[in-house]
Amino acid sequence: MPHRHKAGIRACAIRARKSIPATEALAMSRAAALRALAERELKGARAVHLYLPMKAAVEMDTASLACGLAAMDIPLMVPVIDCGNDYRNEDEEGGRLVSVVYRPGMPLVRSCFGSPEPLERSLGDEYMIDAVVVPLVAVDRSGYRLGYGKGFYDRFLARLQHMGVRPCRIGFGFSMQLHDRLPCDPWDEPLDLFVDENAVTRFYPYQDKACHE
Ligand SMILES: Nc1nc2c(c(=O)[nH]1)N(C=O)[C@@H](CNc1ccc(C(=O)N[C@@H](CCC(=O)O)C(=O)O)cc1)CN2
Ligand SMILES: Nc1ncnc2c1ncn2[C@@H]1O[C@H](COP(=O)(O)OP(=O)(O)OP(=O)(O)O)[C@@H](O)[C@H]1O
Repeated sequence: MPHRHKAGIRACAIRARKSIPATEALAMSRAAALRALAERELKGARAVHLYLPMKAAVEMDTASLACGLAAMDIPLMVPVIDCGNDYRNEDEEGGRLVSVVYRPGMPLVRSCFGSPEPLERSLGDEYMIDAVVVPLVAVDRSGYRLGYGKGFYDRFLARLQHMGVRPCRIGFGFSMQLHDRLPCDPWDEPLDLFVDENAVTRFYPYQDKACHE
């Protein structure tokens, strides 16, 4: 069971994010993309896995970031959640997050969770992923994040690690999403960087993942 305070903090953070007007959110997304594109972990990546935003949820938009990376000829992949049996795994009952090839402008469809996904699903080579741009509801000063509570990214990052793939994990969001401390659980996978409209924050996670109460 996730930490008892996560659900309440998640609900507040989702509500707060939705109060950002769309035009401001777009300007902040562009500013954050410029910051991210200057980071060596992205500029030098063989391939980048990044999310496609749910605009209604006012997630930080990755469109400028994706265009900037594509202009540098960096291959892109985006998450697809398999809601059927295609990629099912006994350990991942709710479906598994996999990486499919993405080019800006590709036709998209809505997943069963409401996130956009490419209509054309061609699996990417996950061994090439040097950076993962992770969506988040909230993040803290040690790099621990709150997502939508389904564990897709925690399991995805752990699965990559198990394959021997350890990309730079980059949270992408609004500065208002950065909290001093969030509750965390033993399965939470910490981020290395958080990029927002104002700054790039580098994290040095706790050695002891016993986490905070
Ligand atoms: N843009 C984006 N893509 C993503 C994720 C994400 O968080 N953001 N995911 C991360 O795992 C995966 C999809 N999983 C998801 C799991 C739950 C919900 C969810 O609970 N959505 C809310 C609606 C959003 C809102 O209004 O805030 C809902 O259905 O109530 C969304 C996506 C992969 N792709
Ligand atoms: N490596 C893992 N193996 C099995 N289950 C996992 C793993 N990582 C996370 N989970 C499960 O996923 C759920 C994650 O809940 P939590 O509240 O921590 O989500 P979150 O960090 O907001 O999710 P997400 O990673 O989707 O953004 C928990 O029920 C947890 O048991």
